[in-house]
Amino acid sequence: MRGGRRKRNDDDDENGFAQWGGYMEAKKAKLMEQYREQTVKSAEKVSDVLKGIAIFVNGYTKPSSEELKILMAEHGGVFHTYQVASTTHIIASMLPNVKISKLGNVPIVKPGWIVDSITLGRVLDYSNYLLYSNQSRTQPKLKHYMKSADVQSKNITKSRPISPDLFESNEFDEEVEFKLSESTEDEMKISKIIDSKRVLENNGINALTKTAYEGKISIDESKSKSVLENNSINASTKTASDPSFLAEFYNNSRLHLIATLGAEFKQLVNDMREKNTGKYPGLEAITKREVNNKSVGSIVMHIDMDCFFVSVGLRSRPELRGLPVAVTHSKGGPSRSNVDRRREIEMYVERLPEGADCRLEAIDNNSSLSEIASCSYEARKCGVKNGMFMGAALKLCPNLKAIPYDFEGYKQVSSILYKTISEYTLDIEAVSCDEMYVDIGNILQKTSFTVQEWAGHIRSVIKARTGCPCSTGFGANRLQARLATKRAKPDGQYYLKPELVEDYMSEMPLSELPGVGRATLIKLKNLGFETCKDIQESSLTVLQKEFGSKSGESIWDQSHGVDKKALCYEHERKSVSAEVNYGIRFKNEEEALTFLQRLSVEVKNRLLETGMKARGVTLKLMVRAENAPTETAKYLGHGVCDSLTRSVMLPTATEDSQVIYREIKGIYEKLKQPYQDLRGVGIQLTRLEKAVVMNSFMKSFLSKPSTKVETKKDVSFQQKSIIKEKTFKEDTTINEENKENTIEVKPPMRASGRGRPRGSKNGTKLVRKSSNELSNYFKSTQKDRPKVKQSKCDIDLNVLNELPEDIRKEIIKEYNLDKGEETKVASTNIEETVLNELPDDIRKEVMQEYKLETKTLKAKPETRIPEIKIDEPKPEKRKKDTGFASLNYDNFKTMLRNWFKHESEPKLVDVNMLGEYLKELVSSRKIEQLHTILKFFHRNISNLHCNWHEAYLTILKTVQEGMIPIYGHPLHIPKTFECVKHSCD
Ligand SMILES: Nc1ccn([C@H]2C[C@H](O)[C@@H](COP(=O)(O)OP(=O)(O)OP(=O)(O)O)O2)c(=O)n1
Repeated sequence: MRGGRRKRNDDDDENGFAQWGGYMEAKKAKLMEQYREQTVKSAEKVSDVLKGIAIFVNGYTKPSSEELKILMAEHGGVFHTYQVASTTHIIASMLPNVKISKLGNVPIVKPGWIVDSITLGRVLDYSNYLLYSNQSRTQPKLKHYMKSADVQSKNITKSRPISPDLFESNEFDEEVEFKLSESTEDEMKISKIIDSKRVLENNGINALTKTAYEGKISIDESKSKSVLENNSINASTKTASDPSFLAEFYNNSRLHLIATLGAEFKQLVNDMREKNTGKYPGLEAITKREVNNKSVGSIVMHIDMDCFFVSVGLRSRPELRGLPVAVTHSKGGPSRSNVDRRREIEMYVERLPEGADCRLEAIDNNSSLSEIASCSYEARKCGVKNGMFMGAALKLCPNLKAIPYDFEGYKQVSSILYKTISEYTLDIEAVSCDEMYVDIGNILQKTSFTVQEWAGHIRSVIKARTGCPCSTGFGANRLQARLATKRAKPDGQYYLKPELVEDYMSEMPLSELPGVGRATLIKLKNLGFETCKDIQESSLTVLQKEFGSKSGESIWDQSHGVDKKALCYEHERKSVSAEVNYGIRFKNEEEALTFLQRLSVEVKNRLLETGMKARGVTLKLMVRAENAPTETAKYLGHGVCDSLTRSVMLPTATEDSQVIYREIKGIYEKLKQPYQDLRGVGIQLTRLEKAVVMNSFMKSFLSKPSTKVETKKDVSFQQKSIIKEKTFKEDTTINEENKENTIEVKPPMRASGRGRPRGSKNGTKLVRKSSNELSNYFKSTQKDRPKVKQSKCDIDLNVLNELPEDIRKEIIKEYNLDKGEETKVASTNIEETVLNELPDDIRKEVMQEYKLETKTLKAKPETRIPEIKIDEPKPEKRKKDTGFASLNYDNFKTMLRNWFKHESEPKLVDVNMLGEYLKELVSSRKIEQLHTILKFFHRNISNLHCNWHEAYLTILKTVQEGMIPIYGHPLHIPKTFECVKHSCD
């Protein structure tokens, strides 16, 4: 059966199956028929042969996708309508190479594998059914993949065993990874384990209890495909000088993921609170009709998922429940021969503060330095802890099972967790992707639930929806609630009642107090304080004497269970950063500077997402410590380093990557560190200020009257796209420029932000615009229409008045305006009705600014809104009107060309806007248009800066996200660029 094609059997002629294509074929056909019958009619389970297998069918197959779906259902497998993270195999009969490269790291297998496995009653080795003979078990191989590495992040505050900086990275044992990536022999060994395990499993024998010893660990073989994939990911030798390094680093970094998720959920809570309608469906469902009106006061719930990464991983591995399990990258193995691990460890220990725990004790030359992100409570019973190295953990718990990361799963479960809680209340302080504080006072009052009843309810809802357990702690404040969760874990609940607080706290080790950091803890220890009881029995004065007034009081309060800080629902972003402490190896100064430039773009993009600008710019460098080995114990890790941090404060806040880079370069040059010794680089932006206007080119363009479509004359977009596609090729830039230049462009008078007068058509007159946007507009306007002489009256003087001094002067000179004209207009050109509609505070501000007198204002007219009752059918979720739909084809091209021409780099807001619009084209199945636009885009940016290429790829990604669910395959479109300096792809 090699290759999935069976030779015709001579017996077939005799047995009458020849006309069916042979015995096996006949059997398959019969099976198909049988399963169709069974499933469609009775939907009965036939066997569990396909348990653990989840397929996505790509394109035309035989048996068809529908038939495979039935087979999967009947035989314990899972059928995915489109490819998801948990898809284990892609089933296809033919796929062009371009498609394969887009399918990720999932094996592409012929449908015969499913049918034959069912026929023989066991899962066959899929490598014999791979669609392409050069596929290995880990196919399709991604060109480059790297290991996930840790990124320091402020968001990660959970206490872990003290982790030496040099081993902070979630690194791997290079030799093992290299063997795996280079040697198919090793792959085959593992594939054999998988198969033998599957056979055992199918025979009802659990093969998962293999022990780990001598640096080797048992892997979860049922998912060892993923382990292999992780290894091939890790096998990358890519360093920071590679142009695609950053993107891959962040795509694979677990700490980056949790930091990003944490920030996203904090923002989500902000957004939900802003849009709050006062409706809480979950709460309504459990609200008692006769509400007890007695206020319950504020009770804080702390909710935290149990061993989060493990629990998510166990959803698809129920057979591992109850066993010691750890989420980690590595499989363990000996260290590389050319490294001096011992020296590194010694140096690290020398640098530890006195009294600090060291997690390197159990590490020797042969044990894994891969960090455990999360371990199950069964593993914890053996002494294994989160953050431990795998090598050390295996010594404590030889049965420890390693399972791979599942980033998509974490995102999914976190979202459900937050969504669930928000169905009851929005009094939420988001902490991280798996943890939050909630004030449940209102819930208890409305439902008359006791704390325990509520805890039972919410925990069971979360478990049912996520498949993962969580624990909840309750108390009068955040500290008590958090410490109560400690007792509740795992999978439990605990209410720390006020009368129990002092006793409960007395047993608490000081290390459990969230406000007590590493240095304070060591100092407390040296003073003889171990538990909160020791503090309770001491005095506030002693503490204040040792730690200062504020910190002393804080330790004192915490030891008594006091936390004066109220829950914080509105999250305010204080800083944005991008840091890399893996793969930093530069061959020359230029490479180092190029990397700093890329990191500046990265951090700027993150800043844009927050809608903020920054004044503080900080460069952080990790530099190899004197005498530290050049070759680090962990491949491309940072090793023992000294950290250097320098900041500058800008006179005005910025969101410009070039400004950021200029400052960073300045600091870097001042620090004078040899590029060869750099091991980590980070940029942090602080002193954030709200960016007043989302400076969108697209929005400005769309608001211009001249971009409106003249529908009558217009050939439809679709027709045009076909005709024009040919013309594009012949178009010269000059022709297009000329055409553009004749377009009438009016000031982009869009209202934005809080100043927008409600219900006003012409409210823009009162709105402050960013000088940047306006100056861009004016500059582009002048350039765009040399043929149309601008007259004085064409200029909106209110806009003019808001421009920065220098630009205003330039325009006044250029258009011969009278001096003082602008200020004159400012106070007369405001529509009173518009002004009257403004909220009081803004109206006052505007009046002050334009020096208006109160008497010029009319009282707000009393408007009676007539009651109209229309029984409208509820519209389906309305699509956001981006305004693009109103553009004809030529205008669309003009808009894009102007964008490429007038923006030095694409703004995220525009990239997202365009991406979403093109995704909508997919939903409306306007593939022709979509294709034409993307090709036009691609062609026109080929000579532009790499940022544009990245923008294109981002847009393309959004489009493909829309393609897969609808068409089952991605759109075939060019996606490479050739540039001298950069290679984005
Ligand atoms: N330095 C860190 C901190 C956290 N995490 C990930 C793994 C954890 O599963 C998840 C949540 O962190 P917790 O500290 O809450 O740890 P667990 O949920 O694993 O355990 P517990 O049940 O003790 O909360 O975040 C990580 O990878 N690295």
